[in-house]
Amino acid sequence: MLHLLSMVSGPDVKYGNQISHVETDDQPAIIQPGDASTDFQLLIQMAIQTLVRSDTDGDELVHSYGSASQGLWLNLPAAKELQGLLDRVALKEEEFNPWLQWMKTAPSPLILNLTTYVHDLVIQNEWVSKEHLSLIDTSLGQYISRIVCRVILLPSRSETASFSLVESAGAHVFGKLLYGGVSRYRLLKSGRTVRRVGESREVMTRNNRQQQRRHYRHPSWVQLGGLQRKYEVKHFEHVSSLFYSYNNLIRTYLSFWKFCLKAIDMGPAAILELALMPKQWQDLPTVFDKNVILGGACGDMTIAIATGAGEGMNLGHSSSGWHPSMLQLFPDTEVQNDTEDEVSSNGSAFQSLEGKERKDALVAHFRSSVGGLQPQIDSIVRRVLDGRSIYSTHAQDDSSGTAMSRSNIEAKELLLLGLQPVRGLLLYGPSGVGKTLIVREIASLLSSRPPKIVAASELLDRWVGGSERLVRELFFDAEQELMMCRLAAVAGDEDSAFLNSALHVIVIDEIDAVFRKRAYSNDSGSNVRNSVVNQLLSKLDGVNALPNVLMIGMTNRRELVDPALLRAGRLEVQIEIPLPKRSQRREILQIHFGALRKKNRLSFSLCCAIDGVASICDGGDIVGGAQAIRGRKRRALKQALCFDFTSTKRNVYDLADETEGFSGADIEGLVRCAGSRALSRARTDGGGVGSLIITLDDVKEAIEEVKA
Ligand SMILES: Nc1ncnc2c1ncn2[C@@H]1O[C@H](COP(=O)(O)OP(=O)(O)OP(=O)(O)O)[C@@H](O)[C@H]1O
Repeated sequence: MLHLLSMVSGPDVKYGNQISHVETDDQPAIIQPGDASTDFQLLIQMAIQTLVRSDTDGDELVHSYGSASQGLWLNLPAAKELQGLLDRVALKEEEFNPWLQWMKTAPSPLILNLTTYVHDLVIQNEWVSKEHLSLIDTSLGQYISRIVCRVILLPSRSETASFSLVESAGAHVFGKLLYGGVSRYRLLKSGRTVRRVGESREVMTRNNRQQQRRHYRHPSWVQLGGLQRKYEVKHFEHVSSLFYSYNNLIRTYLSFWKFCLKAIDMGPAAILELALMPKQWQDLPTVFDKNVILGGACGDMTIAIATGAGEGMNLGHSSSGWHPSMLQLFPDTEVQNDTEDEVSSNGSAFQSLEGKERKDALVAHFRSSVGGLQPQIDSIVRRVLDGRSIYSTHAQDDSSGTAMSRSNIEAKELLLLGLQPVRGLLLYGPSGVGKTLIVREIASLLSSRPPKIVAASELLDRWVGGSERLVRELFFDAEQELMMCRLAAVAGDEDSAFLNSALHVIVIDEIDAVFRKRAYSNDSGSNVRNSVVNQLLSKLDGVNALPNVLMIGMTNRRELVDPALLRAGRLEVQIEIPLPKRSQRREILQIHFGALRKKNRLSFSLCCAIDGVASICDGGDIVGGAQAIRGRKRRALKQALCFDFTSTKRNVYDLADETEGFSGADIEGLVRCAGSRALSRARTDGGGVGSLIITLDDVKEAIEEVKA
């Protein structure tokens, strides 16, 4: 439960009679660093300026693109300047230390509402001119209620669960991580289900070399209002990649899913939020929940403390204990150098490559994790990846999708020729052959937003219109980002604006379950399926088609999929992924045994069996590490030259032969099974993990076990 230490009436009441005191004639000028006495004031000045500029040229945008509720009212160049300033905001660590001490012991989150302080600042400094107010026909009280500022402090293992952060639709919430790390997301409610959308992990970079400069190494972000926002200091990581392969099973048994994940605590964390509301924001829709902290509604410097957190602990801090002077701005140049460092370290290796070089690099990257499938990889690279923009990961930090640092010559050239990249891909083939693996590789190669992978059956909702809505929600983030990019585009260049949007990969597994051939019967089940197919078709190829989306369908039964979905312009590229043949199995074996081989954990005869070459030290299980590999090659060559090749071949125990009929997933399972046998032997022998060596016999037994 939330306990508010102090609450006063809304800003309108408080500032209503002060309007007459504001007699400034000028609108706020472009702000120079020297104008504001503190760094925090400079930030607020910039926020006011963004509002003023949005009011003067934002209306045009609203008029031409829709309503303010869609968040289109903000002047983007001004917003970018504000964001640039926020990027430079950091905590003065020495002043923050007492709070940090408290956060390390306190179990509950704390919200410091700086809104009233900000409003006072604006009034005292007369940053909004009378002319501007009369121009947009509003009072000062109403005007300043459009700025909300708060600091959210999250101790370890906490989240903003006991209170919900909601701003009205159309609000732009600028966020900046000041300390620690958080997962942030918004909640989209549809019926009884609540989905997390726009999830992103923000973690402060801790660069030992520049320890003292770490606080401004993290870029700010922007979120749109209308939905609840949440922050958690924990995020989940898969315990083992094994579980990726059983996606569907995991989705069915949610509790099992949670069991497979381990929570990583990134706290304590501190976040600064600065929200800008559109005009008449009070009239715009907001999704309310209990214990809502609504931007602008709590007018005073409010401290909200979850019960039991601060009250009994005598923090030694009143509302004045936290002061905005704790925030400082770092010089522009330092940030720029820093950001460049970050881009080059996070940036995609393929971004700078072109033509054949890029194609070869993409194929090589694929082949390092996907075994066999050479023809399939070639056609994916040629038909799906060629001409797609590749972004640096840094650019994705801008959740509004307006970061302009990305461009791709190849994608632009393609557009000039009137060609657009493929929007849909269908991968079909038996289970466990690597379809999901390929999808993940595609998404990571293009540095797309995290792919949304859903099983088609999840898109069926029992309520009328529910399934169609679920399909629309899949495309929601892509639509928003495209909209922002179109707004930011130079006039007349809106068609190519999608090049500035990150790619959204949407994956529908077992697509045949829902998007199957449409029936012309009247039963309700087929009616729902028909309209879901139509909904999807309209997103892929209709009037509202989204060019920043790559949709990938996966199925074991291609013949069942609706032909309308398979025609050109939709899931246009269809690639069969069959069970691996002998040579392909060898590649997969080499990939999955690769890590263990590098660590010298495979016996020599096993290495020979993996590569399909004869072992000349019969039965001698020497560890086959890097040295053994070199020796193996030399010996194999010697054998080929000096011995009768056919008789040598007879002795070869070739794992690729022995695993006939195995899929990639089976081979991965085989490695795990052999590993577990070796581990239990090592434990029984008393040597533990340190003495673990997987022998050929382990693998032979594991093959029998997997086949059984
Ligand atoms: N060609 C391959 N190269 C390397 N590993 C592979 C290959 N094929 C499958 N695997 C391994 O098998 C695991 C499971 O594969 P994946 O989930 O991609 O199969 P799938 O075709 O999507 O199966 P399903 O249709 O049942 O979802 C992968 O995580 C990977 O480790």
